[in-house]
Amino acid sequence: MALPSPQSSAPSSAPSKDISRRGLMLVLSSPSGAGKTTISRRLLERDSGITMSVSATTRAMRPGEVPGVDYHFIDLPRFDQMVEDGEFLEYARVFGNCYGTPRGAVEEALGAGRDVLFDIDWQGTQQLGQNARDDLVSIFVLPPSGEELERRLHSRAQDSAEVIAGRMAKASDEISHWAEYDYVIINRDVEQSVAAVTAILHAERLRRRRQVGLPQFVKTVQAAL
Ligand SMILES: Nc1ncnc2c1ncn2[C@@H]1O[C@H](COP(=O)(O)OP(=O)(O)OP(=O)(O)O)[C@@H](O)[C@H]1O
Ligand SMILES: Nc1nc2c(ncn2[C@@H]2O[C@H](COP(=O)(O)O)[C@@H](O)[C@H]2O)c(=O)[nH]1
Repeated sequence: MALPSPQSSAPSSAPSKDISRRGLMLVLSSPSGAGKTTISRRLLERDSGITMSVSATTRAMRPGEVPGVDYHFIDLPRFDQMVEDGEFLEYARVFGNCYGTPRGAVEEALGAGRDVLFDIDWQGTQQLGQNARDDLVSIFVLPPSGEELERRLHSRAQDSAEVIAGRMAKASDEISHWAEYDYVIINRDVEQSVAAVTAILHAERLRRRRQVGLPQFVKTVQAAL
């Protein structure tokens, strides 16, 4: 995937507001119900430098979900057309439905030097890694236990008992990919998990290769010495 060149950006953890930086792709994956959505919402509230990637899906809308905010809800023929037209950065079949990341919004954000947050499964993470490994930072979110995972799925009260049973049956498969991720957190306490994700984000923003404006900045500093 050819990602666009970065513009100047000023995330809070950058050493200078004048140093341009490549936007990064921060991925959260987990078994269903471990807490990705909850962590993502709090991170987005607190960090204005990161934007959520809104996926397209063929699954039915849950109570309280907002089209265009939580997902772009589309039918299967439309999904297939988007696949054919190359409109997805990645896509996968998950729990019997199709999910994909529309390319345009992500490329626009990265091109403007903004970071993008993804809530996607291991298949999508692998696809992003194959195409843009240097721009990817991946975090796997584990539940504290299998019992707690099931409790959370029930407590969310948005899926039928049948859907929850299906997701629990796939949880072990999803967890088997944990070691493919850059970071792993155990989501016991939401606030601690958000703090951990924030720390990862801040450190990854400071990676030398992402601060593409550094050579020029260093030259300017040296010229004055
Ligand atoms: N640390 C936590 N302690 C207790 N409950 C939590 C915690 N994190 C999330 N939850 C609750 O667990 C439920 C599932 O969380 P959430 O919807 O964020 O999971 P998810 O990983 O995004 O699931 P999915 O993959 O199905 O979208 C929600 O009711 C949420 O409030
Ligand atoms: N590969 C992708 N996986 C995605 C995408 N959007 C969401 N997901 C994953 O699907 C499951 C189920 O989500 P839910 O909202 O129906 O509970 C979950 O693991 C998500 O991470 C996507 O665009 N690509």
